Amino acid sequence: MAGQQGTRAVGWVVAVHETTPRTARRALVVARAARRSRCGVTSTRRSVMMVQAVEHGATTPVDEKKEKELKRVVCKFGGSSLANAERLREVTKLIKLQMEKSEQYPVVVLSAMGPSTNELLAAGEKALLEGIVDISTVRTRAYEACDSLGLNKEDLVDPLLSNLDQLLLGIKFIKELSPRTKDQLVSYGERMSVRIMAAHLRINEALPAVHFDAYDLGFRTDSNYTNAELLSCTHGLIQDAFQRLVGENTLAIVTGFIAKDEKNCVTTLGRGGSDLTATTIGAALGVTEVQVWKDVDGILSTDPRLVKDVVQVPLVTFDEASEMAYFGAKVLHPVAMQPARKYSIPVRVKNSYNPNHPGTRIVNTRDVNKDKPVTSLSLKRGVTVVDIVSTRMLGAYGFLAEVFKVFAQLQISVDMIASSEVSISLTLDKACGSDGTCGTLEQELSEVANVQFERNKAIISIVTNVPRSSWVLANAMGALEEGAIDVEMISQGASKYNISFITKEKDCEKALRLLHQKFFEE
Ligand SMILES: Nc1ncnc2c1ncn2[C@@H]1O[C@H](COP(=O)(O)OP(=O)(O)O)[C@@H](O)[C@H]1O
Ligand SMILES: N[C@@H](CC(=O)OP(=O)(O)O)C(=O)O
Repeated sequence: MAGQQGTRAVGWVVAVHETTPRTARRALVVARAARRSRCGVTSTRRSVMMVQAVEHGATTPVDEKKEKELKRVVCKFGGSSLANAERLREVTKLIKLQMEKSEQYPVVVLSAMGPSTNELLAAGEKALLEGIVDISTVRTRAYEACDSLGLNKEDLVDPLLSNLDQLLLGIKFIKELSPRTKDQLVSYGERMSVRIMAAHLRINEALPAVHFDAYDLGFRTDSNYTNAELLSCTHGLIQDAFQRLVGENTLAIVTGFIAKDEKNCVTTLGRGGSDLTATTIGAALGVTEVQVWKDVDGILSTDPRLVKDVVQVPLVTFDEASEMAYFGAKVLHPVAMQPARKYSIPVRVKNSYNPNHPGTRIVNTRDVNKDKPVTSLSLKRGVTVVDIVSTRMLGAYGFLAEVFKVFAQLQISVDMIASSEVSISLTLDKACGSDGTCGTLEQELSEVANVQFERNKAIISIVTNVPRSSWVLANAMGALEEGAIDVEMISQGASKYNISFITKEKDCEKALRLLHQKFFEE
């Protein structure tokens, strides 16, 4: 009965000790599920209760066990795959199919249901700005799912919803919605979806499913709320937690996106961060594959909401996928590929609405000469270009160093850079001004340079086979020239996978369509 207070699971034995009657009841449910999955309940008592679920007969032979471990996969389902009860049933089928294939339980990572994260953030703003506490959309979605699946919503989601109400009341009266509060607020989305899904799998499917909040499985981050970074200790903590709390006989349903910092406050890994939760678990457990289930047939040549005739990309490398995500493709979290690349864990992006499609495989290397020179196009809006020209004489010593010292001190990250000896143009991905950051930046940079900010720009990135860059550049420039699009900056970057352009934001969609036509439709 892992994941609940006062419980622990070790290998084949599930033990619940010094527990409340309520936890004991929950333990019994798991123990019964364990019995159905070839385990036996050996003893129960009422208030201080011990449940042991011990496998009948001999232990699993080592080789067979190793083989099983090798087949374990992580399945991550995003919000679009979890919109309602009907989708949860579909996801159930996919989990069961995976269990049949690999003959063991996958680790399931879930995002919040549908647009719950956006709704929670909107509820926070409403409490702050209008003094209205309203979580009706989130509550309705959770209730409808519970009702449709025949689950007890009073036990399952009401405690969380009532905490959520309290939190929004706090925001209303204190008139504060800090990044830390936002993280606490959005965490309810993932925390509810895992509880509903695990209960459904337990009660309706007789599977030994247990929900876990990722911070109880070792997810630790820094305190950079809303975009926190995982601490290096997380890897070992996850291994230890899975061994202690999950083992082989539990179907773990884990929250994506959320973690805790060293102050024990909830943090989040940035929007779309459940992908990173999945690859981090995959890397820590050394699984055979991390499956990321979405509502599209894998990675596409560009954002299908912007271009009609997109094509599916069957195979990309971790580097290519990272570049795409970093430069705006919403399909994957920008950091999600790092753990998978480091530990060579293949990732597959699949469509929960079309599960027979093979999806996109993401691997360490591929033969770039075999495929088209351009893999995909991505678009990042709201970009500010900073032109910095040295006020010192030509060749002035340390100009670049002084400029980047300012960025480092203000903790502002930079995407694209083009430089000469006395001038630098670079891009910031936040339209600055609202938080005063540009004011400070301008002030600091003015000490060494003349500075100009140009807002409302966009970056279009071509993820490409850079040895073919001359061909790609010539064709890209030709297409943009024909469409009368001004290119304001170009960078082929240190990365071997990316050529990026700056255009005016108002031109960017047209530019994207022209490039897509050139590289994918002709
Ligand atoms: N290059 C791309 N390839 C595939 N999908 C993309 C791409 N660019 C943007 N998208 C969008 O990303 C969506 C999937 O990502 P996301 O909404 O985060 O899924 P989920 O919530 O299921 O994790 C797709 O529905 C698609 O509209
Ligand atoms: N629910 C979070 C985390 C996440 O990863 O979501 P999704 O998998 O639906 O992109 C978000 O909306 O950002």
